[in-house]
Amino acid sequence: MNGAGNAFLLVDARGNPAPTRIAASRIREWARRWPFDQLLVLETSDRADVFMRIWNADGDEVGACGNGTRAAAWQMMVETGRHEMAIDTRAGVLLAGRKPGREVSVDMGVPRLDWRDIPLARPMDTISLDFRAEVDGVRIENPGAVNMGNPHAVFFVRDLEALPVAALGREVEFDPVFPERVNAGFAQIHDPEHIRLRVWERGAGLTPACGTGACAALVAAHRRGLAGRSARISADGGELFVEWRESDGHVILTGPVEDEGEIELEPWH
Ligand SMILES: N[C@@H](CCC[C@H](N)C(=O)O)C(=O)O
Repeated sequence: MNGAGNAFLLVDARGNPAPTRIAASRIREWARRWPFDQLLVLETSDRADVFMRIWNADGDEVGACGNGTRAAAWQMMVETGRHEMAIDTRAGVLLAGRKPGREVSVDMGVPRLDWRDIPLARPMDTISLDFRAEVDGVRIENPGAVNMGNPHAVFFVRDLEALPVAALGREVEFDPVFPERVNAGFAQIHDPEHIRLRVWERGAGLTPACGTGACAALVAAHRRGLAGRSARISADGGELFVEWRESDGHVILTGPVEDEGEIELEPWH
């Protein structure tokens, strides 16, 4: 499946009695065979409709995936005919709703903004980090930092299309200032309600879209006074819409989902 081009291999393991364990080497091998950004495994949950475990293409398990949550919710909606779904993840139970067309919204909860929550290696103002990176003479600096169940650094740039995003993203992901590594977003503000965004995902590289990255971009832009509380986010793979709700501080992510087909996997245990 994909969510605005963000590619997923979705495995239904609800029949299995034990939590899923898959060797990182096997995940990397699957990702080479069927290129995906994240592997999503559905398991039974005793407090939601389903539990979703998430691994990046490099084999590391992670806490959150906005587009993946929307994709899993869509799959469950098609299966059950329901229009609302509760998806349990390591980042908590997330509520998803079906929208007109093939769009799904998910409530990604309240962003965490303290430097310890990102996490960062040292105390810093997360509205504008005292951090810079440089590749081939191109310098980026002072990203906003947001944790959406996973860590994000969002750089605001003047000319996104001219930026060597992959090279810079790789550099930022592994900088020791981010002890758990980081997803690096590069945002150009078109106007306070429209942001162009490219994301280098931790453990997956440059992706056509990143859901939590879109949420982080809106939150970081709003905190910087660059955007309102909601915006259209134009990613390489499609359009996402994000609202940072004033009433309860929750971030709502909406966008398209597509099925791409089914494959047969060999048993992994
Ligand atoms: N594709 C995702 C984010 C997946 C996890 C991320 N790469 C991480 O390591 O935190 C999304 O749509 O949010």
